[in-house]
Amino acid sequence: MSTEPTTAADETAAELAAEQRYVDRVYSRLADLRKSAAESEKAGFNIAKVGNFGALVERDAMVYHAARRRLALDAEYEGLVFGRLDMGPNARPPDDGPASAPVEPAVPDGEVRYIGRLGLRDEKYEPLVVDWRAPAAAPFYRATPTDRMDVVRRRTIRSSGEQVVGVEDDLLDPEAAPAEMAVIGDGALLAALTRATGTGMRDIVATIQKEQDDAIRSPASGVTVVRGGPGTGKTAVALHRAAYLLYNDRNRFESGGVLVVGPSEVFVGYVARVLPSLGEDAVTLRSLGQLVPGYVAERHDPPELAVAKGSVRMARVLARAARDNAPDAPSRIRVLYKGQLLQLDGRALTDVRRDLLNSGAKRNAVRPKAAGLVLDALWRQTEQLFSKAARPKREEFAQEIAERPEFRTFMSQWWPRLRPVDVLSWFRDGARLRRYAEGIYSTQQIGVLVRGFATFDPDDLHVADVALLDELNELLGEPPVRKVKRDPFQVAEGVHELSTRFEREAAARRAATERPLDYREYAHIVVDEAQDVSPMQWRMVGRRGEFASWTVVGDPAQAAWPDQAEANRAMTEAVGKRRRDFELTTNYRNAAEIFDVAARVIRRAEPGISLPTAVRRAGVPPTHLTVSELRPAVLSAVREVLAAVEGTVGVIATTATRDGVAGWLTEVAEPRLQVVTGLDAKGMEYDGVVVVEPGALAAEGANGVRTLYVALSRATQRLTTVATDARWLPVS
Ligand SMILES: Nc1ncnc2c1ncn2[C@@H]1O[C@H](COP(=O)(O)OP(=O)(O)OP(=O)(O)O)[C@@H](O)[C@H]1O
Repeated sequence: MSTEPTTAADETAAELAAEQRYVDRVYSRLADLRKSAAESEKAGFNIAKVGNFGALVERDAMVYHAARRRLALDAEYEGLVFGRLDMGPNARPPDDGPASAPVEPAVPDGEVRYIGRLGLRDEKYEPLVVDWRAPAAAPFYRATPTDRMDVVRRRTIRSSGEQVVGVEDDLLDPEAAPAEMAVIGDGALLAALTRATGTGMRDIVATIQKEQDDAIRSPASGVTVVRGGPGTGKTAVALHRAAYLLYNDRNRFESGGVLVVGPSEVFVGYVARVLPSLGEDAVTLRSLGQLVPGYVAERHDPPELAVAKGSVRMARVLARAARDNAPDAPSRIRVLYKGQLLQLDGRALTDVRRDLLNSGAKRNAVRPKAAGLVLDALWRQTEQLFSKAARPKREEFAQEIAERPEFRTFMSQWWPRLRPVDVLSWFRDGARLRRYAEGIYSTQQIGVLVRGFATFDPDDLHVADVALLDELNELLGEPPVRKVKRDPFQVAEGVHELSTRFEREAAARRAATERPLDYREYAHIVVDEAQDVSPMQWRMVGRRGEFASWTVVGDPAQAAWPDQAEANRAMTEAVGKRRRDFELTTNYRNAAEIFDVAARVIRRAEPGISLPTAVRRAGVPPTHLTVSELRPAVLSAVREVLAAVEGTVGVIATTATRDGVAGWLTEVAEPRLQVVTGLDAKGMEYDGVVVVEPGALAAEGANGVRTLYVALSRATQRLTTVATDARWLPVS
C-alpha cells in the first residue's frame, strides 16, 4: 500500500503531522531547558555560602540570569513555533550564526528555519527555533515574490496550545521549489483576520506584513513616527517594536526601561496581554490618566474644557499659581522680642517671596531658606530698636525665634508645603483663576475654565488634570530630604544580601519588571494614539524620557485635539527632531463594507484625506436604524449583534450619554459587552459595534466628526447605528 498522500486532504494531514513532530520536539526541549534553568538557579544559591565579595557578585548574577531565563521559559506560549522558512541553496547564514534547523531540507541543498516567540537550541547547539526578532527571522516578514531573500516557501503554522491545527503556505519561488513540495492553504493573513476577537488584543507575530516590519525593525535611535488610518496595525506595530528593541539591545533597554503610553485604562487592559505573549515582561504600560504615581483618572472633561486644560498656555497659568500666596496665608508677622515688637507687613513679605522665587527656585525646596530670610528681615529691625551692646547676635536671635510656636505657625501658613492638588484646588476660586489666566487665555476660554474648575474635586480627577498636577509637581519641587535610609539588605557597595530564596527570586523578578514609581529615565518611550496627546500631556510624557528614543504612533484624522500645530510643537519639544516616518496603508480590522461608512463620514468633513484600504469583506452590510425612541432600539440592536458575532461587542455613546446607555443595558448581563464613550473607544476593536446617536457624537466638541469616524471604524464584522435623525449619514 502506498504511503504517498493522494488527495489535498491527505497532503494537508501529512504536512500537519510532520510539523507536529517538530513542534513536539521543541516542547520537549523546552521542558528540559526549564529543568536545567531551575537547577542552575539552585546551584547559584549554593555558591559561596562563605559570602566573600566576588562570590556574592557571581552568585547574584547567576541567580538573576537563571531566574530571568526560567521566567521566559515558563511563560505559557500559545503557538511557540509559528513559522517555517524553506530557504534555497544560496541562503547565507545570518550574522549571528547558522540558523538551519536540524531537519532534512525540503529544497535540495537548502535549509529550514523555524521561527518562534523565543529562540531555542537543541543539545548539540543547533537552532531548533529562531526568535522572531533575530536577523535570521527577518525574511519571514520581509520576503516578497519580487524580493525573495532566498525564501522558496514561507509557512505559517497555527497551533492551539501545543497542537498544530493548520498550516498556510506562500510559495515565493516556484522555480526553485521541488515538484513534491506541498503548498497548502490560501493565505495566513486572511485566515488570521477572520478569527473572532477575544477580550484582549492578539499579537500578530505570525503575520506581520512588510510595511509593518519596516517600522518595527527601524533603528532604535531618535524618533520613529508611524502614521496610518484606522486598523492599519499601528498599535500592533508599536508593541512589537517594544519587544524588538528589547531583544536587540537588551542591556540598554531593559536596564533603562521601556514605557508604553496608551490613551485609556480600557485600552491598556485591551493590549496588556500582547507583550507577555511575545515573551516580554520588562515593559511598563500606562494610560495617560495613570502615568503619574499617586493619581488615578479615567474620566474625560467635556471637549471645550479638555482643550483649555490641555493647551500649552496652561503651563504659564500654573507657573503664576505656583508663585502666589496660599489663600489663607497670613498677611503679616509680629513677634515680641525682649519687650520690642518686630513685624513684617504684606509688602515686606512679598519682597521676601519674590527674592526667593525669582531665581527659579522651587517653592517646596526652599522652605528652610524662606524661614531664614524672614528671620533675617526681623533681625535687621533689631538694629534700630536695640543699642549696639544689647543687640542680639544673628544666630542667637534666629534660634530663639525659630523655636517659638507663633513663628512656626506663621511659617506653616505662609510657606506651607504644597502638594500639586492643593494648588489646583485654589482654582475653585473663580477670581483667583481669572487673575492667573488673564492675558493668557481668551475671555471665553477663561469662562470655560472657571466653570470647569468650580467643581474640581481632588478625589475625582479627570484625565486632563493629571498633566497639570505633574507640571505643578515640577514647579513646586520637593522639600529637601533629611535622612537617608540604609538599605537593610546591602552588605557592600553594589551587593545585596538577600536572606531567603523567596527574596532572591522576588528581587530577580522585580529587577526585570519594576522601577521606582516615578521613574524618569526610560530608555525608550512608545506613545500610542499620539494624535490625542495634548501639549500639556506631551510635557508630562517628555519628563519621563529626557534621554529616551521614541516611537510615536497615531492618525491625525482620528484626533480629538483641535490645534494640531500646537500639539506638534509640544511633541517635537518633548521627543526631539531626529525623526523617521513610516506610513501604513492597509486596514486589517474592518470589513470593507464597514470601513466604507466611516470613510464617507470623514471624507465629507475632509474631502482630500487619504485613507487605507480594507482588505476583507464581511458579506454583511452595516445596519442603520432611524427611530423615534432610542432605548428600546438600542437594546434590541445590541441583542441582535451579540447573537450575530462570537466575540466582543462595543456600544459607543457620547461622553454625556454613556452612563445612561450603560444603564439601559444592565439587563443584558454579558461579559462580551462593553459600553464606552467615543474617547474611550480610541484604539479599541470589537467584533460587533453599536453606535448610539452618531449625530450627537459628531456634534460633541469641535472635532466630533473625527470621534464619530473612530467609533465607526472599531468593528471587525458587524456595525449597527441607532439614530433619531438620519442626516449624520452621508449619501454614498
Ligand atoms: N499583519 C497583521 N496580521 C494580522 N492581523 C493584523 C495585522 N496587522 C494588524 N492586524 C490586526 O488589525 C487590527 C487593527 O490593528 P491595530 O489596533 O494595531 O490598528 P491601529 O492602526 O492601531 O488602529 P486604530 O488607529 O484604529 O486604533 C488588530 O486586530 C490587529 O491584530
